[in-house]
Amino acid sequence: MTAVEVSGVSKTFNKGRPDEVAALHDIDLVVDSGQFVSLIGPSGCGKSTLLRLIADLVPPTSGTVTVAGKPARRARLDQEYGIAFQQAGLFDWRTVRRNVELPLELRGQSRAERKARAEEMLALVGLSDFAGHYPAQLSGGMQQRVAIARALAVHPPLLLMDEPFGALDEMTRERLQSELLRVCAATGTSTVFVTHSIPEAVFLSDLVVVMSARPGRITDTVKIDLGPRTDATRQSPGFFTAITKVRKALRGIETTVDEDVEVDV
Ligand SMILES: Nc1ncnc2c1ncn2[C@@H]1O[C@H](COP(=O)(O)OP(=O)(O)OP(=O)(O)O)[C@@H](O)[C@H]1O
Repeated sequence: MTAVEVSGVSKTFNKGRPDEVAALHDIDLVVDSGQFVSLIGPSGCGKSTLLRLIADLVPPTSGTVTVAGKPARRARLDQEYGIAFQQAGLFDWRTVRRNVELPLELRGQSRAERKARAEEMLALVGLSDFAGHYPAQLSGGMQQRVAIARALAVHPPLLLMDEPFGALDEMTRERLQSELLRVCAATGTSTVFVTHSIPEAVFLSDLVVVMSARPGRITDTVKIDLGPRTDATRQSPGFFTAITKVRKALRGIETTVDEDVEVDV
């Protein structure tokens, strides 16, 4: 089954106005069920816009987006996906557990169901002991784990993530990457993940989608075949070969644009 299908999608902001921006041009992307797909490319190439189109937070100018076989709008209304951004976006006045319960409240689930599900999700991200804490009492990495638990609380078939680990230190980031893969495998969730980091994209993904500068186009897709990820994966020759492959794909873009390619390596 296909988790996401983007067909012939272009996006122009402020069309016909002096501040018109052609953000995306003729994007085709298929994410299979259970697949982990990263979007990587220079700053401003439209990665976040593509994610927001899939989430139906902005409409395409042309083309179609389907999620779980449904038009993006229907999928949004049916809560077919969870979403997590760079800022964890937790509500300060709600405890950790009640933050995770929020999407369940919106679904009208009973108090007991919500509590049980929230506790299950917090156990999955290793935060059972912090259910009664408030976000301000947690580290940045812990807050991001709460955001992931919240995004997965309705057991969505799809997780959309926009640089969720961008603000974290390297060690925390690597730990959360492993945790995310474990959680996605345990729940069978498909993921579309925006990042600026080539090693992060390679470690996490089955497929790395390389985009060009504005208007964003998909210029390459790099299949990553590293098997189940462990800490040893990060030291393996295959990991470095894949990193080089993605870097070369991005370099292909560098020669055709005059903007800086802001990609961490
Ligand atoms: N709501 C909006 N209105 C007008 N222009 C927008 C809007 N959202 C994005 N853009 C423009 O679309 C282009 C793509 O932006 P987007 O945020 O998708 O890029 P990105 O690849 O995610 O960038 P970064 O890597 O820097 O986060 C940019 O030129 C941006 O200015």
